[in-house]
Amino acid sequence: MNILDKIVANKKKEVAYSKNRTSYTKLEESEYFHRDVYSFKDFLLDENRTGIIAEFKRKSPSKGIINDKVTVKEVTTAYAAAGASALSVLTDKQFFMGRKADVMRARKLNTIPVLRKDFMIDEYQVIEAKAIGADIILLIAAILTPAEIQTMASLAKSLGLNVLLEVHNLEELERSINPNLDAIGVNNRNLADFTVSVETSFQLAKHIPDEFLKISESAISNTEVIKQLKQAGFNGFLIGENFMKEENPGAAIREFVKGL
Ligand SMILES: O=C(O)c1ccccc1NCC(=O)[C@H](O)[C@H](O)COP(=O)(O)O
Repeated sequence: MNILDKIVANKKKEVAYSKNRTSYTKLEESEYFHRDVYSFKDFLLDENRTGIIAEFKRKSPSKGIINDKVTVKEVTTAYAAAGASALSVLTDKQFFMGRKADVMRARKLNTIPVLRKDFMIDEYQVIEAKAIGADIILLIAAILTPAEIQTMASLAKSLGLNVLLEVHNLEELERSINPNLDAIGVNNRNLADFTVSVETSFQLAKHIPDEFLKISESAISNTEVIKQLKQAGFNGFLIGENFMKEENPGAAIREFVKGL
């Protein structure tokens, strides 16, 4: 079983547990459920911001513990103050040490879009994302059928949420693309063997239709590559480990953006 299979197997159990614990009605009663959602596009294309989607990531399957000493408050508010266009907050507990409460905290403290970064396999999680204060959901082509992507994206749009589709290759892109998506993210990390190559983004850029925001995800560690990705047409840059591996991720992003 590869890591994605393990994550999905665990996620099925986690979602079943959540459904038993918190009903759809309860989710819809959340203080965040009936709110205006921030537009991913507006923030990503705002020239006063950096295009960086800055991630709060304590742990990962590829690196183990990255940083479990910092708080959502200190990191996400520093990311936003440094010009991040959006925040990405992991909610997977088992493999990333994330919590749904992290998204709620990030939402409460910040006024830029928040991506709920998780492995979405069930419509329940889409409704839950809205209820915990997320503005953007992630749909990963490698773990979903085109029909599942269509259904979850259309549910998300009906709730006013922004949808980011993640692909790793042309085949995933071509089979998964649909009009309910806002953004296409190219993940530079091969989730089966953890190898990383930003070349994946450069190769796929020209295949992503212009009506979608283009995001490059993972393994971005310097501003030169961001300049090249911008030239290739990318609007957004999802960065986690490069900031989180530092004792002070807020200082790391402040230093990083000076090079843009
Ligand atoms: O990061 C991992 O090891 C990982 C393993 C298996 C599935 C997903 C994984 N990461 C999720 C992500 O997409 C990244 O957290 C995100 O793109 C940021 O990447 P990075 O800047 O390299 O931390």
